[in-house]
Amino acid sequence: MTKITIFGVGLIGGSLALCYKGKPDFTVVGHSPNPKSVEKLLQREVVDIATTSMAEAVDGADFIFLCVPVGNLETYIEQLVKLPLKPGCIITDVGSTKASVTERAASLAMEGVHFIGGHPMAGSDRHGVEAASSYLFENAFYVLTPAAGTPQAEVDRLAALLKPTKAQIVQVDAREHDDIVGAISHLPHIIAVALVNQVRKYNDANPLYQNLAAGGFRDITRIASSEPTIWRDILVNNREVLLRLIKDWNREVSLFIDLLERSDGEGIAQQFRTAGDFRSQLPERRKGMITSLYDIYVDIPDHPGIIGQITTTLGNEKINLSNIQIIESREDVPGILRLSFRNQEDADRAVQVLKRDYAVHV
Ligand SMILES: NC(=O)c1ccc[n+]([C@@H]2O[C@H](COP(=O)([O-])OP(=O)(O)OC[C@H]3O[C@@H](n4cnc5c(N)ncnc54)[C@H](O)[C@@H]3O)[C@@H](O)[C@H]2O)c1
Ligand SMILES: O=C(O)C(=O)C[C@]1(C(=O)O)C=C[C@@H](O)C=C1
Repeated sequence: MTKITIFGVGLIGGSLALCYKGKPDFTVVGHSPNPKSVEKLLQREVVDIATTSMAEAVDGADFIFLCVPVGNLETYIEQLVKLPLKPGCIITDVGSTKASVTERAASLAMEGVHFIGGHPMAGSDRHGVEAASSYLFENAFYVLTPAAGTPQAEVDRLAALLKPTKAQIVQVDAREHDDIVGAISHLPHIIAVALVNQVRKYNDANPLYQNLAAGGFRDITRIASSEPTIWRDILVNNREVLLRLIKDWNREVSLFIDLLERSDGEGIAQQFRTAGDFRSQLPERRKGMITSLYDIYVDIPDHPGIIGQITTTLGNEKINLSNIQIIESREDVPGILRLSFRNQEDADRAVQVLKRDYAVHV
């Protein structure tokens, strides 16, 4: 029996737990300092055992996953190494930055125990165990950042354990990871938030901005809805890389200022061509990831029971709904409901059924 202990059973920790829960050879233990969260984990059957005691959680654990915010990772490692851990235990984390945690762990004396940093490159703008899914990591890259000196056999042991996530394991140096992920994940979050806040200020003076915001704005700003404290920790932790990246970003913006000042249409088109060429080489959106749910949008009139009617209609047609979210509901405009499905077929069928009674957008 392999015992897996997870600290911080939220979106990522909960999704990991669900990859192992119910499989015959695994026991999954969840830890939270909050007794109410412990109760919730047991009620939702995300873990086999849940406890508020760190010592109890790690007792006999073969693998320990730290899935708490980046700002708490180092404190957890410092507390863990003071506890009696099973010889051969591997401690790993899922934090979105890797240099500081990997270096802190390497500086601590760990007898018979190894720390190997980890980062699944899959996630969502949602958070909490409610948003967890065993499909989250399917086909995504999962980065491991072993420190120099970590035996490859231990890295292989962790990679083998991660098989049920169906993720693709890659090994990257921790600092290189932070440079790359800074550019492809952290900087985009900053840009999305800054853009939304820019438009929000215009909207304060004229609410038509919000009403006209359509596909383009939604596509580039989804991640602006991510959990603020999780992102506070990530950005502060990777600030040196980000300050450099934002300077480069300013150069890209200046390029556009220059092209526009000179009305250089061909220069602008060329920027789109080079960007489009590079973007077309990105890996396909991977099915199975939460972010690859198939979304449709439904305008809903503001009257009681409407959401129940919609879910009942879908249920009667045996269409499986994965997630439902009210994006906007105000007295003077119809609300918008986002319905998410696991596959294109369900999304298409939902459009057919719902468009009889509602305005549906894809
Ligand atoms: N959200 C993503 O897209 C994503 C993707 C990959 C990795 N990560 C990383 O995963 C980790 C968890 O993020 P998440 O998205 O699952 O967030 P989450 O908010 O869904 O889960 C965080 C969990 O940690 C617990 N927690 C919060 N503060 C705590 C504290 N001070 N002490 C102990 N527990 C605490 C919460 O109760 C929750 O169970 C972060 O380190 C994040 O950088 C996030
Ligand atoms: O899809 C999203 O919402 C994400 O933000 C996922 C995302 C990313 O930027 O790609 C965010 C943080 C992670 O550390 C890894 C993945």
